[in-house]
Amino acid sequence: MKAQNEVLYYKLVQTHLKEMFSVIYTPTEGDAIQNYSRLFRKPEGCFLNINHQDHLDEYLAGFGTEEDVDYIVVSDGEEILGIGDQGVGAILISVAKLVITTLCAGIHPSRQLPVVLDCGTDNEELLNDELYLGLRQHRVRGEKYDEFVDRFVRAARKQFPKAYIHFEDFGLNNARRILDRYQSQIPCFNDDIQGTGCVTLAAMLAALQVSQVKLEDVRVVLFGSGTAGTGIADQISDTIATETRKSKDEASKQIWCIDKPGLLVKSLGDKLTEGQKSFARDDDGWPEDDRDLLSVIKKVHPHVLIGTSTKPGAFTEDIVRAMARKVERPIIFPLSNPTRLHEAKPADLYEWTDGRALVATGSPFPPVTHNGTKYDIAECNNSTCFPGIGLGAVLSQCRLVSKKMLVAAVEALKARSPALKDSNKPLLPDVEDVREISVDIAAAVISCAVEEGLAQAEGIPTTNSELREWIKVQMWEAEYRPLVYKN
Ligand SMILES: NC(=O)c1ccc[n+]([C@@H]2O[C@H](COP(=O)([O-])OP(=O)(O)OC[C@H]3O[C@@H](n4cnc5c(N)ncnc54)[C@H](O)[C@@H]3O)[C@@H](O)[C@H]2O)c1
Ligand SMILES: O=C(O)C[C@H](O)C(=O)O
Ligand SMILES: [Mn+2]
Repeated sequence: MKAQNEVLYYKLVQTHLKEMFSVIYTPTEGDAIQNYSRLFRKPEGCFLNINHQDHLDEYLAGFGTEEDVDYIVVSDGEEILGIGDQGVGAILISVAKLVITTLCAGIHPSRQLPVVLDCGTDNEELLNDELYLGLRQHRVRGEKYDEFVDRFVRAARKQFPKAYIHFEDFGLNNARRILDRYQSQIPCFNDDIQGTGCVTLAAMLAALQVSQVKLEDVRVVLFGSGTAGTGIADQISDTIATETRKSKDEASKQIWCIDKPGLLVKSLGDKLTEGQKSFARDDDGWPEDDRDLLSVIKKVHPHVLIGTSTKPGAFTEDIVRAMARKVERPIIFPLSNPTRLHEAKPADLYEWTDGRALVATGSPFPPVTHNGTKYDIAECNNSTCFPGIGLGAVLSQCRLVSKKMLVAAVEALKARSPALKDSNKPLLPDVEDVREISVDIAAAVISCAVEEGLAQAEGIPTTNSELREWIKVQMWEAEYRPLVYKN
């Protein structure tokens, strides 16, 4: 339907958003990506090949001229959701994220560009599949890879000077490096680092308000400290530092990061990634036997436990009960997608905590009934915030996306938490309300961009109500336009 009648497709999905969200996005997109080459019918989006680096301008020129593109999503397919290297199938993550920007934030469907950077794949199954559509070679790494990404960014900016670039599902060793390299040069955003950080922080701040734990006291255990995990840790520690006037170093001490080797400690040295380094703890007091998740929980008594590990069932009954013994309202977010990789199931979390847990999950889950009370489960997925942030960036034509703009987005999202009004309600708003929330987020982001001197668009209104109206009239709606306009 999307290929044949775009307006009808968006109208259908918009009208049945809650029912269809999990079909067009997480978790179903994961299956579509894994089977991309076998389900292939028509190409959609822009495929760029690392062996044809000299032709990027030419290829991109096929997608429009300088006024034509507002929003680019690009992936190299190395770390799709929690299902690893999917090679060129990654085009479908770029497509799905863009569908969400249209549905949830009214980005014009013809003014966006999904891109996959085909650098080969290390997925042996794909390499041995004669139907695989991507480059049949192992991933290119090192200088040639960096040059490819750089040439792509430069070519995209040249061809589409106004486009905002959203990076998605790059591998652990590249995601943060690429963001660090470009965030001070162009308007760009890494969804797994920044989008996940924003939505998780908004959910956590709402949960802290419900449980009446102060930011300066909160203790967070993070299980799975990769791209998303360290992105979350960064946002949390930045916020603690700003709000409580602690140093960033002190704030980081309120977060205990765990990964495959257990609790991250300084003696891991070069084995720590750049993103992990500032969270590694002194080895003193942490003998090797005490670095597993259960031991850390028993020692730290965290208020918050977040999972971005791709390890299904990692939050076992023992672990959750140990946590619930020490805090009144355990805040537990199993965030690994797709659904089958979640660190725990919401029903178990309510069961093991006698209904005291404050839960949010990465993929959608049905409501849970515990002791006669029905709980809707908040979906803590970056889809709640990246569309609004992108809308704000596109409309303000910001030169860069600053930390403050992201903080503004978090505040706007948190303010919409249903749990702030009724603690039995979910920590984050429902997907049904996402368009309104995107307007809130975009307004906050645009106001902040203006304040920071980063907005380049003309005519941005100064009052909030006018700003909201200005945003709304620019959002695309799924409706048939007349072929001929008559006066
Ligand atoms: N809900 C959301 O909005 C959202 C956003 C981004 C990522 N995610 C999910 O988070 C997960 C991780 O994504 P990522 O992009 O950070 O991947 P990543 O590969 O960068 O990070 C995963 C980390 O988990 C660690 N890990 C793996 N097995 C582990 C184990 N048994 N014990 C402890 N640590 C372990 C890895 O070493 C790695 O550091 C994925 O399932 C992804 O779908 C969710
Ligand atoms: O794509 C999603 O559903 C969220 C996130 O970006 C992920 O990688 O899991
Ligand atoms: Mn992602």
